[in-house]
Amino acid sequence: MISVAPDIAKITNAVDPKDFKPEQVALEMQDLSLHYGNKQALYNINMKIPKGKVTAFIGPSGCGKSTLLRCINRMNDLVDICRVDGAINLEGKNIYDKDVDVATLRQNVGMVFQRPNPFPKSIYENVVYGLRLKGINDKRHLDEVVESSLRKAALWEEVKDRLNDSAFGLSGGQQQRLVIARAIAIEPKVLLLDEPTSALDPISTLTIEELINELKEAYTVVIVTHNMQQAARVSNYAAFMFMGELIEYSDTNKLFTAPSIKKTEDYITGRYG
Ligand SMILES: Nc1ncnc2c1ncn2[C@@H]1O[C@H](COP(=O)(O)OP(=O)(O)OP(=O)(O)O)[C@@H](O)[C@H]1O
Repeated sequence: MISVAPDIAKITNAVDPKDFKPEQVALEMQDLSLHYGNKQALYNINMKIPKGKVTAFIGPSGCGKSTLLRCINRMNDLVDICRVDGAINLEGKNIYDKDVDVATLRQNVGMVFQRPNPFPKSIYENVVYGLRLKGINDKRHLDEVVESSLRKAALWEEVKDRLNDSAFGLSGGQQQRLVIARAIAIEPKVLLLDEPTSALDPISTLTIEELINELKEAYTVVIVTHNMQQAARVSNYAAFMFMGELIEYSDTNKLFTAPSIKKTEDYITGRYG
């Protein structure tokens, strides 16, 4: 349980999300609603996600965290019964506009899932997968990308002598870092992490959390997590969702130590969820 005792509240200078300047915003959701068939899963979400920070979506099971995350790279397009209303602006362009190429969008908005999903290929080929899809095959360039991506994913030292071995020979935590390396190899603007450590042991979880902290230097990171301690450790901003609505969104320290809304306080003090 996360205490909300005022004596642990740290002084914060973080900007309130409603005061973000346009140049601080990576993406903005405007009146975003989503239905699965007749069932509404998201209700009029309005929020600005800051550039170069980690933003966490938290809330009880079924509140719509993953659905909202999947809207950001249009993964929900794969669900036939899904209908999205409203807009998500990425650098001023609504990603739901008819002329948006979804493959290009997903290059700009990478995603990492709960279970590591390396491809049945070598470590090297996993990292360069997205580049090869783009027709990039220059060996020297690929070698450079492999090294820099694996370094950024804090995996290089562990795998540099076995790049041609199967990715399946890596541990779960290493596989998840490899998947992150694969995602960042194509230099996305935004990285979506859907409960990236829930299948990992505590040590691997810690390594990934440290990595998330470093990734935000170069990327905008949005993470869904069930684990409030994790949200408190890794995120700069946190959004509490409940039954498809965005209840409260503020800098993480404020959300966990001085929430403005009773429902948020009830959740973070473990009264439900
Ligand atoms: N493909 C789908 N088809 C129909 N309903 C769906 C689908 N995916 C999610 N839902 C419903 O939408 C609602 C939100 O689900 P979502 O997975 O986004 O919640 P969540 O907060 O991420 O939950 P959890 O923490 O358990 O993963 C739930 O009622 C869920 O049953």
